[in-house]
Amino acid sequence: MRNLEIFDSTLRDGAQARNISFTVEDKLNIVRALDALGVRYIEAGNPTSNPKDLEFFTRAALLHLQNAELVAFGSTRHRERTPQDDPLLQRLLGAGTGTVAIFGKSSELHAREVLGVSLEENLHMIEETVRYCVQNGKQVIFDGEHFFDGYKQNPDYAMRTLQAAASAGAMRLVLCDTNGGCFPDEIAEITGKAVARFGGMVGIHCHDDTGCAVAGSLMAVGAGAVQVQGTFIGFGERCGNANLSAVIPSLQLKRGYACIPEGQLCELTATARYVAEVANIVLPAQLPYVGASAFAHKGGMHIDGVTKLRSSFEHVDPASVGNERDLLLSEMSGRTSLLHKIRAFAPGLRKDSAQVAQLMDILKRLEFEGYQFESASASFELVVLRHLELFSSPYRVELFRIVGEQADKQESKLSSAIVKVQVGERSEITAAEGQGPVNALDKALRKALEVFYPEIRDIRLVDYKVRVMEPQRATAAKVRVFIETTDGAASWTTVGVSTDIINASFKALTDSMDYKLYRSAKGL
Ligand SMILES: CC(=O)SCCNC(=O)CCNC(=O)[C@H](O)C(C)(C)COP(=O)(O)OP(=O)(O)OC[C@H]1O[C@@H](n2cnc3c(N)ncnc32)[C@H](O)[C@@H]1OP(=O)(O)O
Ligand SMILES: CC(=O)C(=O)O
Repeated sequence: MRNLEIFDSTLRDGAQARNISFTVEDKLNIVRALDALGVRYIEAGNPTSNPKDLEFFTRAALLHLQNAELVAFGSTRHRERTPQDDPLLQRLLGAGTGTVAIFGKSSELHAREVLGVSLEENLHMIEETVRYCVQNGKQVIFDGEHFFDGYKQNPDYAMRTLQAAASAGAMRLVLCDTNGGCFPDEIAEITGKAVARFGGMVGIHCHDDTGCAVAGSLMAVGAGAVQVQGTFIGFGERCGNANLSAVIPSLQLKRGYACIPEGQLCELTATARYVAEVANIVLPAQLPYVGASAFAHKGGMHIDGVTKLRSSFEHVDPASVGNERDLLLSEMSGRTSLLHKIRAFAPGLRKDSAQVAQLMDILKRLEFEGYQFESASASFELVVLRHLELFSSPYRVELFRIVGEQADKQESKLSSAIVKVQVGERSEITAAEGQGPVNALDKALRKALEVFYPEIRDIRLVDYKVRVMEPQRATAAKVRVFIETTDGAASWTTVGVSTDIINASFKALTDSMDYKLYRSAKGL
């Protein structure tokens, strides 16, 4: 396997993404996670930018990293200063990392129009800054900002900017597609030119403005780049950076590059989920390799195929990246999907049995009515168990009634609910108040059921979601309610559908109680 350097900039370029703001503690946690995964370089911030990043580097110096090296990021010296009297550069060196990333302009246009310097002065800025850092004991990674656009305008000048950094002692020359507008074939061709001139010093840094950042990075590696820069789950300035959680497995599993230690690849998904959690974002389900849907199969024919032969619908083994297969049940399912889902609690059924065909019909009808069982597996299980007569609700709700909200009383906002439950010959009528009608109904139902089933006391609602379907029908639209419940040991989700939100909630609530009773009858 050939070695390839992975350079993660989640904490620097990633922090330039909209709605991302890391605390020092967040940064330390992400550094620990990326180090454990085996990333080579972690560009952890810009100490010239803000006191938080400065504090981070002070605290990060105490970390005992096993695999990664921290990198501080900053620019070439200001045009009117020498490196020695440039306060930003002094702060960069003061961050105490062994390696610094220096970005400088590789584009004639940018040198002239953005920096406002002559082309020669820009080369001096690059060379003097890199040399100064090297003389101060730093290993320097030079980021040629706008290299590809600059190369397209003036190839000779773009190459001279790299030469200036190389002559001054930079150890890597990173070609940046800063605006993210280059296509992968252009990246491959231009990277090849830089590699022909500078050999194994070349790295790649792609942005995703055309949705090609990962593709561009892979092409650059094919053309000889030895370092790939990106962010771990792809967020970064504007549309983001090359997503390393896709780059790493692609190169490691399909091209034979050692990006992280081999035994660590199975930690990829857990690391991506952890980074998302610390960054306070929802990990997009459709992210390649690590997303919740990366190996989720929905089409009935796909499910049939993948359960016969993994490679028929999976390009790699989900376990190789620490993810897992998920088979989704819907109106697009076939009998194979259904059998797979129910085999744990309804074994013994075969693909050709009549009950399976009946269940398929029930499932498709319910989905047509608006039910969705993909994320409400407890309700789905109850549908199956009831149809197979393996479970029936031991109680009956004779009536429930919500007593109006007190719209004018801001302080209480209370609703009341009355519920009458019948168990065998006995019935129980209870009332309860709550913060809104669903809360009141939940409390009243529980109070009634607890008289007969004390285990109901163990459960509590942890999430309640409403989705309005057919919104064009305004108040006549159907609503789908999801309720997540826990008893401390397990949690489950149920669903209810109706044109009336109270009714939909009631169905989801009673399913939630039924599922608890089913679990306790089974000793779970
Ligand atoms: C492609 C990239 O992602 S590069 C990194 C981008 N990231 C960031 O900008 C986040 C961190 N930045 C910051 O915190 C601030 O911009 C600071 C503290 C670095 C500088 O702040 P200020 O001094 O107020 O300058 P401001 O941000 O308004 O403008 C940038 C200055 O840097 C200069 N500059 C931009 N690129 C470079 C470069 N490669 N080398 C030297 N100077 C540069 C500009 O010419 C401008 O200087 P001027 O005001 O004398 O014309
Ligand atoms: C350095 C950098 O982040 C860029 O050019 O995009």
